[in-house]
Amino acid sequence: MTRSMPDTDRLPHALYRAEQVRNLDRTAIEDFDIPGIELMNRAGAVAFRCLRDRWPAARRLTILTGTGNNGGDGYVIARLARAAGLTVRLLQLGDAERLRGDAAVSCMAYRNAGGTVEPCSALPRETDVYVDAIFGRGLERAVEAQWADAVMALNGQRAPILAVDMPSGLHSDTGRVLGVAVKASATVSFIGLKQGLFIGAGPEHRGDLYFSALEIPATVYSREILSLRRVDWDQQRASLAPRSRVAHKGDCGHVLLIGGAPGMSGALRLAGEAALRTGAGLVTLATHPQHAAWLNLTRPELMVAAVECPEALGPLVERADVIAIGPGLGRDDWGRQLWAQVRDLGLPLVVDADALSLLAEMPVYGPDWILTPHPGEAARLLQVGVREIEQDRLEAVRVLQERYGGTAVLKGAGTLINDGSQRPPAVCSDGNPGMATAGSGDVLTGMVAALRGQGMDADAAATAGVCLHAAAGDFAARQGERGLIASDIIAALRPIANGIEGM
Ligand SMILES: NC(=O)C1=CN([C@@H]2O[C@H](COP(=O)(O)OP(=O)(O)OC[C@H]3O[C@@H](n4cnc5c(N)ncnc54)[C@H](OP(=O)(O)O)[C@@H]3O)[C@@H](O)[C@H]2O)[C@@H](O)CC1
Ligand SMILES: Nc1ncnc2c1ncn2[C@@H]1O[C@H](COP(=O)(O)OP(=O)(O)O)[C@@H](O)[C@H]1O
Ligand SMILES: [K+]
Repeated sequence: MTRSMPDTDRLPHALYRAEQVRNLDRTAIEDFDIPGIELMNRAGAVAFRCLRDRWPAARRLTILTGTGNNGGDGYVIARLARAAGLTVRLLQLGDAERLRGDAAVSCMAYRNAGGTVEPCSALPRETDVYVDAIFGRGLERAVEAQWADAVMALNGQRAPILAVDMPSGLHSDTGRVLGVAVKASATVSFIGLKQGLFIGAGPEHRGDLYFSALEIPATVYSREILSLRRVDWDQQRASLAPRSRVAHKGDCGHVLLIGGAPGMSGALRLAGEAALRTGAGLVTLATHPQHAAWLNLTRPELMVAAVECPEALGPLVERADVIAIGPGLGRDDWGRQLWAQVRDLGLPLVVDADALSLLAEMPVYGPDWILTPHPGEAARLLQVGVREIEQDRLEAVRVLQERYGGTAVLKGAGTLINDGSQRPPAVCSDGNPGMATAGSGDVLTGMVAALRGQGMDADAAATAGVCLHAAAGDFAARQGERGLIASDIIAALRPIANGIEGM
């Protein structure tokens, strides 16, 4: 979940690595004459206002500080909280003597105002909110010893945790947990959003996310190339052009979906309906003869063709603007032959599910296709374990694209899209674990194919499709994540795609 608060900025779409954020604040300090201590005071003030907005009844704070500038932010928060009449316990991890520069100045200001500093032995229970100011973007090595104990103790508390800049223990660049990491209720991040908040374990640890640029001038940002783009439906909805008043179904794309081996027709049926609900003019399902007639009855708007052998695809392919292959395809002879037939046609192609596994068996490079693997399929495509994929998803989607060409979409929490161009890859910040349900990926396949069929290029169709899918999933999850099924995502597509979800 991402939210904004009165005193924070809208979440930017630009994401950065820690080193790049360091460059941003160095530029602000050196070239724009904003003193570092001023930035730290602004950071502490924004964090404190966030805390007050979010937990207005909180009277007792426990603030854990480290020995770097993240700790310095903690001291600013502590001083402001005391001035506002709150009860503050400040627990210092590591030797306070090691505080340097702006952090030392902030510590001194807090002490001079009457604040006391305690070593962090045990966490006081009489606390309404814990503030995690242990490590920010400066964390590079594993969290151990008293620092690890403190993080685990924090995670064991009932009261909410506000993380300052980053949840301590989370790596800013990879979203990897370096030993242990704070599970925050909310994180308030400064200057530049760190990409690790959106990839790896970031979504699990950050809680609700707030952001402030600390009033740094916009020109500072123009000097730094972002490393990753955050995409969401709010931003992507403009990419769906309104229909021409004189449109006919032939203008809206004819999608051919291939799959549905015996026992697996549901996957194709879901993809087909999702394609219709994403605005495809015509959708044909090419499926196994065993259930073709039955499938036709379940959704009369879908055309269904019984395909016994690859040759039967010929006339269907001729009429199609885009093909998606894979949902329920299976990996026996029937599926294999259909895949071999379609692979090299040169038509816009979306490759999913079993077709990806068949591709992994005999890898080829395709210039214009869209591949939509989940981490298991990505592992097969790259001949590594799922763990390796999940450890560095950003690298995995880069290698997938490099090896297989086209546009690679790595699904999962924080779906990643890489089209191999100069533009940075994209990460979708919407979606929820309710979407981890059978058929949810089949829905995405139908959607992406429908958008491609309506004239979007591969990267645009993949990006808009992923974001619309996630937004529809979030809409469906308003009735609860548990028990959400793929058809619920389909049901949400029409109101979301047309911007009438409030009705
Ligand atoms: N102008 C600015 O710069 C602004 C910065 N701002 C804030 O500063 C934050 C960045 O500050 P930072 O660069 O000082 O790094 P930080 O996250 O505090 O961590 C470094 C400290 O942690 C320690 N440490 C590291 N790993 C450790 C481990 N495993 N176990 C134990 N200790 C470990 C490390 O110790 P050392 O490696 O020296 O032994 C060092 O003391 C940023 O996230 C934002 O909150 C804002 O105020 C806005 C203006
Ligand atoms: N925790 C999550 N957060 C956001 N999206 C998720 C999450 N879990 C799954 N999804 C999305 O749900 C879909 C699941 O796809 P997939 O695993 O292929 O399902 P299936 O094979 O059953 O159709 C993907 O689009 C994925 O990004
Ligand atoms: K922190």
